[in-house]
Amino acid sequence: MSNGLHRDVLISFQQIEMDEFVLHPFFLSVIIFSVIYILKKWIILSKSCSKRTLLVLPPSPRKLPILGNLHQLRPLAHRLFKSLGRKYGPVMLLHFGSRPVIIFQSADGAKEVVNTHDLVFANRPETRVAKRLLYDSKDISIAPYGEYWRKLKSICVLQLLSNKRVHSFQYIREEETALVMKKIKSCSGSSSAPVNLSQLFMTLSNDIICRSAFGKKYSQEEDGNKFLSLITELMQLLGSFSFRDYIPSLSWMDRASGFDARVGRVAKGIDDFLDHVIQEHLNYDDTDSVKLGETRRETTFIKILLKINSEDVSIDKDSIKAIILDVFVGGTDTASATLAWAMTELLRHPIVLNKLQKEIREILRDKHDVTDKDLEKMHYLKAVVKETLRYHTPVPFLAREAREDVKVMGYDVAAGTMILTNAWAIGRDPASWDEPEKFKPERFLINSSIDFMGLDFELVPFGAGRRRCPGIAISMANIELVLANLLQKFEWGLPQGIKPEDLDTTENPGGIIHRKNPLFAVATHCYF
Ligand code: HEM
Repeated sequence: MSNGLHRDVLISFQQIEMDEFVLHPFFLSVIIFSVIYILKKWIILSKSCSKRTLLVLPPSPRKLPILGNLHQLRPLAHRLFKSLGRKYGPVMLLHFGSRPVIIFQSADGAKEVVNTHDLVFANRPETRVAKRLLYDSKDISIAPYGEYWRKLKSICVLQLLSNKRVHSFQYIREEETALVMKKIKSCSGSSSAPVNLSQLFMTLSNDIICRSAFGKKYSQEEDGNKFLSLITELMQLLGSFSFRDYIPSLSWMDRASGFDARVGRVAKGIDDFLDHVIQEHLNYDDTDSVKLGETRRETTFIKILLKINSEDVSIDKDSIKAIILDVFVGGTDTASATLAWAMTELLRHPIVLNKLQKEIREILRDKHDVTDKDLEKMHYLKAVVKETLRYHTPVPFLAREAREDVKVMGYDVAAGTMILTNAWAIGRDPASWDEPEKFKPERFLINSSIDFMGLDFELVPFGAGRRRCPGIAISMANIELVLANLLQKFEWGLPQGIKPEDLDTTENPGGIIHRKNPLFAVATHCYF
């Protein structure tokens, strides 16, 4: 009873208080404003939701808050994406932290990105690390599409890497290749010690690029060796994950982990070396360089760029250094990786090796030196190089960024989205290739019209469109010359106990796909 009374009293007391509270003009206006605010928010949210549901996005694996799909990424992403493609199809949406990334993995997709919508996808995804290391994006490979990039690309295509220039550097290729053949000869002979071909290819590619860019080799000098190891570190850093780019709220981790300091140290080391090389060029005139016994300096990349700099203020000293870095990053690892993969597959396929050797020896007969004219006639050699680039695409991804909203293959792509075209997976797509998992150079003899120049989208190891690689001619000249010499001058075998089918082909993760372990082979007979 008393409980019931208490309850009645309590209710009537609350009723009185509520009436007063509601009727108070201040509280009344707070409630009205709150309701209006919540309604406004709800309308905006429902509008953006309905807009989002109207967008057609590519299939996507489930993502986590903050991380997106980062937790699903593994080393050798080209292989991971290919296998994810079996579930999600040839166009896939992932999120690297807060950054949307669309992956294209078919020849049709590649055509859309690098041909149909080439202008929309003419930017590269910018990362803070690349911006810092490449002189605030003053190089060719990451500079945003526009007037400055167009100027740089035309310098590269018309002055540094034109067919004429590639031809004029023939003496460098020949001299350096001859040195490598002598080194191998000294290892063959009676001992038949295995040769570390990976190491030889790396030194050779560096020396060729060093002589073309600077006029002399730096591989034997302390400064030069330091520079080359800084270039290796720069390449690692360009392919590294930084919080600042993908999870900006955790960017302090880049500082705390020492990552930022490492980037700063590499940038400074490279800058000091390039300053020194440019100063050397400015100090010496051509007569001095002849006196010094150095390579013909009149044709170095630095000299060409310094001349342009004296006529055009927009190409400043930083632009010169950034372009030189592009040449090193683009031109050394790619060539040495391709050579190592080509020799790996030749040693794994002795029938192909013998057939290639026969072609090379029939064309050269008793000649010791291989010329560009000889190489033109070596169709099977060209097929072997093409097959190597298809099967072991050294640069697995073509990285682009959407400059504006666009619809591609029925999907909406928002401005700023990162685009990765998986050139490696396209080269192994059964929709485009017969027995794609087999190394068969003959496929390019039967269908010899397929080429890597950027018009056949099932084979895009050098990319295509405006951002296509400008180094195709120089790369082919180097790779073909070295392979022709190796097979003309030596018989090749594997170190004792290794059968061709057991030869290791494990890949090393990175922006450029190398063999994980160095390739050792034995030059059993030498013919010079
Ligand atoms: C086997 C050798 C090579 C391969 C497989 C290769 C591959 C590539 C690929 C896939 C791209 C991106 C293309 C795109 O997005 O469409 C590229 C761009 C580039 N490459 Fe190469 N490359 C090679 C050799 C070279 C050489 C020797 C140089 C210079 C000496 C070079 C300099 C560049 C530059 C400057 C770019 C940026 C072009 C731009 O953004 O406009 N590359 N390369």
